Amino acid sequence: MSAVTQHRPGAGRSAATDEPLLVVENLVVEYPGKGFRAPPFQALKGVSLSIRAGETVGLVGESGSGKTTLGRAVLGLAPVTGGEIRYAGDRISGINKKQRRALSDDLQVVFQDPYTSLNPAMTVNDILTEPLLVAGVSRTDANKRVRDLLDQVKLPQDAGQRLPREFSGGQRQRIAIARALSRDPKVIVCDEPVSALDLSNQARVLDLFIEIQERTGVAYLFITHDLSVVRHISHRVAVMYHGEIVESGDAGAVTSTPEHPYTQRLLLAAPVPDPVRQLQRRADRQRLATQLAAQDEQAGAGVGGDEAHSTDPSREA
Ligand SMILES: Nc1ncnc2c1ncn2[C@@H]1O[C@H](COP(=O)(O)OP(=O)(O)OP(=O)(O)O)[C@@H](O)[C@H]1O
Repeated sequence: MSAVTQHRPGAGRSAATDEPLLVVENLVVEYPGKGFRAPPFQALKGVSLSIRAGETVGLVGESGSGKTTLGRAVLGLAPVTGGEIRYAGDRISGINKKQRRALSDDLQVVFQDPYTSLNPAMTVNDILTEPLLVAGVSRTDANKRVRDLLDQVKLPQDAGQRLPREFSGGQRQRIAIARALSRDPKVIVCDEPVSALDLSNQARVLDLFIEIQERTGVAYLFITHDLSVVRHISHRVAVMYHGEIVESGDAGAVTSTPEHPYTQRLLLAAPVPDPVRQLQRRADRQRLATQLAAQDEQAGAGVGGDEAHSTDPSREA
């Protein structure tokens, strides 16, 4: 699929400062093993990345590579057993519930499925005013803020009186974005936020994310399995494979001339109209899959594991 194929023009560098706002360092997340006495399963095996204010870092990888786990760890929802996460210089992994609540204005999330992420029994007005009222904003100011939020996500003012089911998928995702924006977050974890949308809605919602970032300076950790989406929205890209980041760097470079065979294989997975080229790409994918399997075997045997996953440091985030 390819709703969007162009690299983000200018990469929004003007908005991004050099100081990292969010830092993930050597992060390890382990889930309990399945079955009696099974060892824990490491979903993240020492992941490091950083995001600056106003920047979008795309996190790409196939299903099960650990993308959502990393997003959940940033939000305090995954069991971190090693490494740490820092926000604005402070460690935020392992903090207590009260400290986490204090962070909820700054760190927000938009999920994949706009059909289940919104309370079906609440009107859009109620969905958007709730976090404001909980934060102690007066009813008058909250109502004013909701009008502003509807404008920001390009929904009509009368949307406020309606229920989520009265909207299309793309419109519902706009409501979810408005809710995430309500307390002026500094970082939004976007977990596959356009995957459930058709191609034209994908492009519109991605452009909305970009517009909002250019206006507010919010940073995104943008999780997707789709390289064309990540190329459109990201300044930098990190590629996840089996719980590790195997390649990272400038979005244009990583998505046009990837170095790691896994990224090369992801790039070749996008269909092309020419059947001859499509066949060639299939053959190339098979060759890369064999190469990856050999690397995995070598890494599993403890021989050259680091080398197998090396990335040109000049491209590093
Ligand atoms: N709560 C959990 N308990 C046990 N294992 C889990 C849990 N959540 C995720 N996993 C496992 O951790 C690995 C990474 O899952 P994760 O959802 O982070 O991957 P992903 O790259 O986001 O995949 P997808 O694109 O399908 O959502 C998978 O093998 C998954 O089965």
